[in-house]
Amino acid sequence: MSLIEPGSGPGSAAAMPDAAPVLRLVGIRKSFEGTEVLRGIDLTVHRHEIVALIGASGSGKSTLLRTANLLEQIDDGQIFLGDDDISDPRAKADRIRSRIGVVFQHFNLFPHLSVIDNVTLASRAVHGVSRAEAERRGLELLGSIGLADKAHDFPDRLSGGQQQRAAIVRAIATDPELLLLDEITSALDPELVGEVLDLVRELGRGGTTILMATHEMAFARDVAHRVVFLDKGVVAEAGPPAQLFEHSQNPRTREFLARFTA
Ligand SMILES: Nc1ncnc2c1ncn2[C@@H]1O[C@H](COP(=O)(O)OP(=O)(O)OP(=O)(O)O)[C@@H](O)[C@H]1O
Repeated sequence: MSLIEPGSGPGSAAAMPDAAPVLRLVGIRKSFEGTEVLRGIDLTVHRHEIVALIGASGSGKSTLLRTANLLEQIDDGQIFLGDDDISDPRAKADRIRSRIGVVFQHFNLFPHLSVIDNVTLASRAVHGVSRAEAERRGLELLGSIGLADKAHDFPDRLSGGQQQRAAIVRAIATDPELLLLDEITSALDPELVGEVLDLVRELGRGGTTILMATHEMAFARDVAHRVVFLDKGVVAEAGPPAQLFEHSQNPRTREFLARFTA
């Protein structure tokens, strides 16, 4: 089975010009202790698009993802999820977060819950799906990534790669409009990175809309429809992977990529 309904699949942003914006960040500014780490970010993620956020450590990638999920309050700007201005102070953060799936660097499975309880928790607790229906869907999803036999284990019985894949399945179990992935392979042993990235690739093929911060340049190049290079809190360049990786006219991009791939 496919993990999610088939969508338009891979293709450049230019190949899907009519795709509706799912996430729109407009003029986002954010400071910590007087230091501005996001300095007027404009970024749109369209339906079925995979956007890779790249940039040096400290450039603001995680902070940007956290603002999109309302885990950080912005100082200025607007954030739209679909047509809704979710940066409006009257927006209900819990309700908005239930529309966005998130996976972080470190495995976020609750250690005291079985894998299937982790995967079904949000469906049951937030979306009011019955336990039977949530488990049916959860087992189907776990089966699709070869983890059905681990459903009733606790997370510490799984490898790091299996835990991270289960965390991804948990994030999509409620069919979110957007999936945010924050350096999801950074804490993994190198031999486990591939299986997690393969799952992201498959989700993208199925049409999941994804904004991911990553240091995996080869993956960004191969899988993202669009790559956004963040430099000291500013979008220095954004475009199809070939533009950034092969034809960038921006010296900052070229310098970053040369350092990264050296
Ligand atoms: N809660 C916080 N309080 C103070 N400073 C913070 C906080 N969160 C982030 N920062 C600072 O904001 C800047 C951007 O951090 P951020 O984690 O967004 O960068 P990043 O690009 O994701 O880095 P990395 O690739 O290392 O994960 C850094 O200088 C960081 O120290």
